[in-house]
Amino acid sequence: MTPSNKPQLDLSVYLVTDSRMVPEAEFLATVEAALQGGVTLLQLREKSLDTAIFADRARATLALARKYGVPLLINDRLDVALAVGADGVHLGQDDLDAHTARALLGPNKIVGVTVHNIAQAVAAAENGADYLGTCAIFDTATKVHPDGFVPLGIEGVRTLLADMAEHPRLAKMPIVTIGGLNAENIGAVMAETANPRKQLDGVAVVSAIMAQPDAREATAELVDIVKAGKLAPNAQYVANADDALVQAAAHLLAKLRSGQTPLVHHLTNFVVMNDNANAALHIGGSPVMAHAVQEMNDMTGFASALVINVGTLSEHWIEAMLLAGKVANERGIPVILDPVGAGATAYRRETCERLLREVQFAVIKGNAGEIAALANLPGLDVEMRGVDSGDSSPKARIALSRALAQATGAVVVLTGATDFISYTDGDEIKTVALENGSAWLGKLTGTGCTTATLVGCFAGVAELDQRAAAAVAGVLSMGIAAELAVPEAKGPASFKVALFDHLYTLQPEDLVKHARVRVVEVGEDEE
Ligand SMILES: Cc1ncc(COP(=O)(O)OP(=O)(O)O)c(N)n1
Ligand SMILES: Cc1ncsc1CCOP(=O)(O)O
Repeated sequence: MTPSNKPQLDLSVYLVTDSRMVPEAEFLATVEAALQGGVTLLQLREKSLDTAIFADRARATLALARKYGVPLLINDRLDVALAVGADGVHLGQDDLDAHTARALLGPNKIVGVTVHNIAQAVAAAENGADYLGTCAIFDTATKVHPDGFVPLGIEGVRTLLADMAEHPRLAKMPIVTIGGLNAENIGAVMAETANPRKQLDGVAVVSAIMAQPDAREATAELVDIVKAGKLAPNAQYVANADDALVQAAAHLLAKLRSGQTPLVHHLTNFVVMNDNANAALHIGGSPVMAHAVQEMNDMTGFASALVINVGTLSEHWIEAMLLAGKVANERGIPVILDPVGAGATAYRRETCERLLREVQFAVIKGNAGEIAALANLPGLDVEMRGVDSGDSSPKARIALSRALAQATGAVVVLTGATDFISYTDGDEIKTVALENGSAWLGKLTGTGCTTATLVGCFAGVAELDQRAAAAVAGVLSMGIAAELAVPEAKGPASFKVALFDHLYTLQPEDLVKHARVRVVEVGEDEE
């Protein structure tokens, strides 16, 4: 047998049976009605049947499941699953361990595991689980839990999904929740537990089907709600796939992929030089790292974009930065500023002040602290209405990026869990929020600097009026490559390898497909 013989797993509407809810003679008819209504997975759960009767019921249920092409799993009892040739088992934390079940069932059967927390989820994945079921989300009369058991609630499932999205082994692991679910609450459960990167793959129910007068109709209703719920969390972003900025960003990536290889001159810090050079190469640029004042005129003159990063300053470098910036300005070459640690020392502050005074930047990219430090520089005249200093709320960060964009005329990229990009469009300042990325980026040094490099590469092939799109393209490329890398990573080192591989293979359609970009309405309260 090959692994392709494994049944397809669709957790959308997962019926867990309970023969106590229907007269014995109606059990199979109820299950069949549910199958006709569109149940996508079936679990035979019998807590009090003798083994022989259990096995008979499993055989009869399996025949029905086969008729409708839906896999049948057996709750707890690996022996029964093996005896009747069912499609797999669902195991709780007190049952046979998933590793042994997998060893006995082989690779082509399905193993599901109930988990209460992220640690159990990791263990289940390592032991060969195909999907996870959470412990009860809500109280239910169907299952008696041990004293002291507290249902996960919406918050608990939301946290689990958020943690899974960040875990290499779990980012793509299917997951379903169970307990007290019905047509009234599953829409909200699906929507309120989801994050942009991970949502429930479906719901598991007992009484919402088994205890209904018409199991077929009840199932069909659940199927419709789950289908709609599976689309909903990303709907706002799907609409954005048509967004002009995302399309323009994809167009810029297409230019890089078509062999336009912009030379991107970097004056950047020692820590990131090699990584930034590789990132530029992988996305389709041609990196050059040159710092000597004597060659600034020539080097910047050849370049399609200039990246200035103040991470490891020295007197000669500052002189070179100012010279390169001026040469770039004279020749219409876009200049990207990465004001690393801008507020940390007086030296950095003064350098940034000089750079902003003497060079016109196309894009300024920094975290909230760095952008705030620039906004507070004398002479910039940044006007911040309604925002207190030290306020790190999304509202404050939006205001900060907009104010610096207004004061400098640059596209301002303010990075964070959500990245905000503000830019002038004629007279108006516009802001977009980008929600791609991964917390794993924070486990490597210099990923922010690498984003500036990517922006530089895109700016190198962008027209004058496409600089916001270049910034969006750089930030999206980094965020999406990171998301694609997470499932392949075992730790920070393999994450880095996968990240660079994905920067190398990223295609314009990946940007459109995965982009989570939305327009921020002015005055929008992000909290
Ligand atoms: C899909 C699904 N999720 C969770 C459970 C609960 O399993 P478990 O914790 O083993 O409890 P019992 O079902 O054995 O009472 C499940 N059965 N199915
Ligand atoms: C098996 C199980 N595990 C956790 S809750 C539960 C029963 C869910 O039943 P219902 O869908 O009727 O609330």
